[in-house]
Amino acid sequence: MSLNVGIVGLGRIGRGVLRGNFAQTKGGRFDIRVVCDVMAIDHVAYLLANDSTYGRPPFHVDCDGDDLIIDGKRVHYQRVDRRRSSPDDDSFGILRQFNLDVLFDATGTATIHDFRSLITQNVAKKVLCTWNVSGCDISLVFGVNNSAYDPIRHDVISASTCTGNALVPVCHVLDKHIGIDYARAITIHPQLSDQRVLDGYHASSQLGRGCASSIIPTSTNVGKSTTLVLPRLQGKLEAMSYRVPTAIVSVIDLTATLSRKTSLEECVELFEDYANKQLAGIIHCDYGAWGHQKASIDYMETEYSSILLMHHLSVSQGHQLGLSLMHDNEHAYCCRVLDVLGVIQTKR
Ligand SMILES: NC(=O)c1ccc[n+]([C@@H]2O[C@H](COP(=O)([O-])OP(=O)(O)OC[C@H]3O[C@@H](n4cnc5c(N)ncnc54)[C@H](O)[C@@H]3O)[C@@H](O)[C@H]2O)c1
Repeated sequence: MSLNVGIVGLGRIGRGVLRGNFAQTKGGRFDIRVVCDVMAIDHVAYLLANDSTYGRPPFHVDCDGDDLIIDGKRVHYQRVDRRRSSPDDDSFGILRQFNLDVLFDATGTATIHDFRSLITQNVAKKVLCTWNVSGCDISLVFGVNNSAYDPIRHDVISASTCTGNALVPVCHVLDKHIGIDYARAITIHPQLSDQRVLDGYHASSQLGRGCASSIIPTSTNVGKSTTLVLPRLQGKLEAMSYRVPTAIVSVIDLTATLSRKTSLEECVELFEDYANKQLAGIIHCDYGAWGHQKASIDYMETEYSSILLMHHLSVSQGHQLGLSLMHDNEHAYCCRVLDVLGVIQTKR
């Protein structure tokens, strides 16, 4: 039986998951019954039907009354604004009628208290969110620790972050087979909707700088995302980020001091082996095209969590590893969210 799903937050990721659900399987991979945001319904339909990054979706979009019509299927639209109500009131109670197995939250603005209330008020059996909300029951990086999901113990689940999904598989392979003593990750991340278009006030001064004008140094949660899944790396991983004026596809540049001597040949073999077997579909070893390295835009709409740029893989003095990877921070992440929903469905 299909999983009953609701979505709160129809921004880049909420719409991406909605689009992926109907693009992957005719009629929808999961039974998305209700979707919510602060916008009016026609505005949601407009944004779903016209996407500046990925173009038009491979299905027809319309709206009628309180329903979105996606590829002929009616999905109820509920206008909500959690910020205007306390977590203990019953503003999401209207969603009970949809008998939701999972409420997927892609707002980035809710707290663990909001999520626990949704479960105790029987709005949904589980909540899945798109960031490492403090106090969540488990953070899942599909491919690495999805088998740890336990439906008895885990009600509030994080699908980690886009950079977490990209870095964790690589660190998992390296730490398991060679060992990581210390690593520094630099993410080069496209613009996000939390930035200002022109200079202005923002709680984070850097993110208040015009996003199209500069390379902006900022912080990243990728270290937390990684150690939540790989606690052995606690205290061994530093991370920082640059936001760059592109729309999509992120880079992670990793420098690591390994625990034992290795060689470039051993690392290539290790990553190739995982890319072909245990982490097939998650890690991809990329050698460019006809010997030419690709540009970030060439990886748009790829589903792999981590695309390793094999021309940039290096090992020096036996212990020092250099590695670069790219990933579509929206599309690949939305594919992983759908995969995590698949895990929840299987273990119901
Ligand atoms: N964009 C990415 O590359 C990316 C990748 C992985 C994870 N994430 C995470 O996903 C979340 C959303 O990111 P995004 O890029 O989609 O942001 P976004 O700003 O495009 O979308 C957020 C949506 O949530 C809605 N929203 C916000 N607060 C709300 C509330 N209180 N009630 C109802 N609706 C509300 C907004 O109207 C908006 O449509 C963040 O936690 C982000 O860290 C983003």
